[in-house]
Amino acid sequence: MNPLIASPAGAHSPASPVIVALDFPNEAAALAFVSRLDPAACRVKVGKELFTASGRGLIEKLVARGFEVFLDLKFHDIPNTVAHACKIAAELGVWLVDVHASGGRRMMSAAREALEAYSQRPMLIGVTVLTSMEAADLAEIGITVSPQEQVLRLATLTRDSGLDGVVCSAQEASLLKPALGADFKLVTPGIRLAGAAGDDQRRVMTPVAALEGGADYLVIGRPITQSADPLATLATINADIAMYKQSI
Ligand SMILES: O=C(O)c1cc(=O)[nH]c(=O)n1[C@@H]1O[C@H](COP(=O)(O)O)[C@@H](O)[C@H]1O
Repeated sequence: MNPLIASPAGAHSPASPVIVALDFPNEAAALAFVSRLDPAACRVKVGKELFTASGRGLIEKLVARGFEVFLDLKFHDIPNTVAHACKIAAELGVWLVDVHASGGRRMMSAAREALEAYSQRPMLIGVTVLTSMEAADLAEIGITVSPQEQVLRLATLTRDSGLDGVVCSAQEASLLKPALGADFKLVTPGIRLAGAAGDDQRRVMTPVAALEGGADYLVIGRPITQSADPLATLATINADIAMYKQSI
């Protein structure tokens, strides 16, 4: 592929902000699930479990099927290594790629600069504080400020390093949106339907509450993939979102 045209050719750009997390143990399970999904109804995310099992071949298949793909490998390494990894993500034609904001300004800037050469580069975002963490978890690793304060600090650094947005919990969206600007994208996992179990997530919110707070994209895994009827659950979430958007 021409590295200057890292284009997700033919990708649909769904109106829905939902990104379905394909946390499956192998490519066959992921493709069986995805074959029922309409690329116009959602985006998809490939994370560490599925990527470790399937490698880049699956990403190429998803892009070829018209999906906008979030490659969620949360790069966190020295600037040179992360920059080169981001280039390869761009050449795969993914829509979104992430790095850990705690890798620091020089790492994030190197990643951003590495994508400059691509006419249709992926969006590049920084992971702030994982949605599975709460204040006590941060304290154990020496961070004594609140999750909100740490997220704001890392998100500000991410914006100042030239990235397009952050991964944060929807609980921080209403803090970040006015502070960092409307164009700075907020990608929010830890989404749970009303009354549902949080699993290993700690900072959770419902889909509509997340959008009300200012989230741009909602990463949703188990509430859809482990539902008795995943397509119906996705359709219900999309309908609730459409109703909310009409009301504003
Ligand atoms: O980067 C992510 O996507 C991510 C960041 C974060 O802080 N929390 C988080 O849950 N995620 C991912 O979002 C997805 C959430 O999945 P569910 O908890 O099943 O909805 C998983 O694939 C996580 O790897």
